[in-house]
Amino acid sequence: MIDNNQLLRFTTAGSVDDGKSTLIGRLLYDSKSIFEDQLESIENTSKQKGHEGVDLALFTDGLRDEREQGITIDVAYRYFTTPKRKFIIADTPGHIQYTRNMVTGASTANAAIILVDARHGVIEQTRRHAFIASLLQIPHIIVCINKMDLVDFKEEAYQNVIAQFEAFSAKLLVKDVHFIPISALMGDNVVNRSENMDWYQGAPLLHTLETMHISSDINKVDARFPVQTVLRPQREGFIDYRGYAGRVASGVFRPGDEVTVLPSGFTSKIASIDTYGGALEEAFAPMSVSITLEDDIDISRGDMLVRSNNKPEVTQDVEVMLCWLNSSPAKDRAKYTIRHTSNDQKAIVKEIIYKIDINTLERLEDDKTMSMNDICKVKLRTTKPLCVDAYRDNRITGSIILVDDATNETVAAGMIV
Ligand SMILES: Nc1nc2c(ncn2[C@@H]2O[C@H](COP(=O)(O)OP(=O)(O)OP(=O)(O)O)[C@@H](O)[C@H]2O)c(=O)[nH]1
Repeated sequence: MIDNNQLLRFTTAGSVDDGKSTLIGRLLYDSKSIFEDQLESIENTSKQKGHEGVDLALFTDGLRDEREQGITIDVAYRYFTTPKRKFIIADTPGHIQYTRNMVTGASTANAAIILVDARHGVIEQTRRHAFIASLLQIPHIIVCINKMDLVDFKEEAYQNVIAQFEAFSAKLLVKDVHFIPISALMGDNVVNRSENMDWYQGAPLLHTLETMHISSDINKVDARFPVQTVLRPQREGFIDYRGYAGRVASGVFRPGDEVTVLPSGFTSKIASIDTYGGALEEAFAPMSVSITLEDDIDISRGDMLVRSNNKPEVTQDVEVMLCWLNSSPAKDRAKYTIRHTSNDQKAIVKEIIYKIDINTLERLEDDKTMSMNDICKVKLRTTKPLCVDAYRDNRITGSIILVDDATNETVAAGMIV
């Protein structure tokens, strides 16, 4: 099993041309995570394009070309390793669907890197990204003030960004914020310490990522097992087998535990926890297992097994902070498919309680519209009950997405309040 303290997932956010691709390229290049043949081909392309050195953005752009051929994937994942840690970068393009990409890429991230152009300072997108990071409860935020070479490596530009950012983030729930002045293009403070900014006493970006304390985000307390499918193998020796297969969302399950099946409310005891590799004495997130019970109960996909003394809320009315991700605005009282763990139901947006003004964080209570990139608190009503926790307690059982049945597009992602 992967040691979670060794693995750090992070996402990069910034507006177009703030230098995300260059930064990721610089990280991979200076930490020597690039393969020889890859490097050679990038050097050649850079030369053809008339670049003096290597064009670092090509590292990630190559990846994006691959990705853009596939239609459904918005986020490309990049892996790299240093002697201290393994990293997974969720790389998201900075075009107009930035909210969507950040929500998709960041939901499992330990850290978010928010890029700010030193010349422009904190802009609306910076605030939006910080807000989404706080909404998604990403534990660490690293604000990289990039292109310091274009402001003569002056401390003033750096201090201005800190002041602007803190004026805003004081109103958010962000626990840990780092500010690093960098030049992704020249390599200052990315992997190697800058020689142009001796006024900066902090660590370069890579060192910050390597030493950041990340306790695992997995909720070990609330046992939740969304059933994906019922296994009834018709093979010799398995005739009476009836297992509920799925992935543990949180908590721990052991044979002998009393469990309640939701939403029906029937209780039973766990008879066994099975995997391809044999039976287990315990299962925890994110293991995929098959659970058998001592009693015959009618259970199907979308039901949830929980410990009887610790239950989620079973409800058809959920309040969520909803990020609207689609280019067509929310339709009044339209029906969407709501996806919550393995449970797909129908839902309507019953009420838009307020919209957040990203610049001031004010609640706009009179604005009852929801368009792309809007973040609103809404009430949803589902056709059948969901078993929900607050996102604050459980990132898996606390989140939902809405899908438009006509286009099959994900139109919104929500965090249950
Ligand atoms: N002078 C200077 N230019 C930089 C720096 N970082 C990036 N750039 C330039 O800024 C431009 C945009 O950089 P990219 O890395 O492509 O920007 P991006 O944010 O990835 O843009 P997306 O394509 O939206 O992801 C390129 O011309 C880079 O060479 C820097 O530190 N200093």
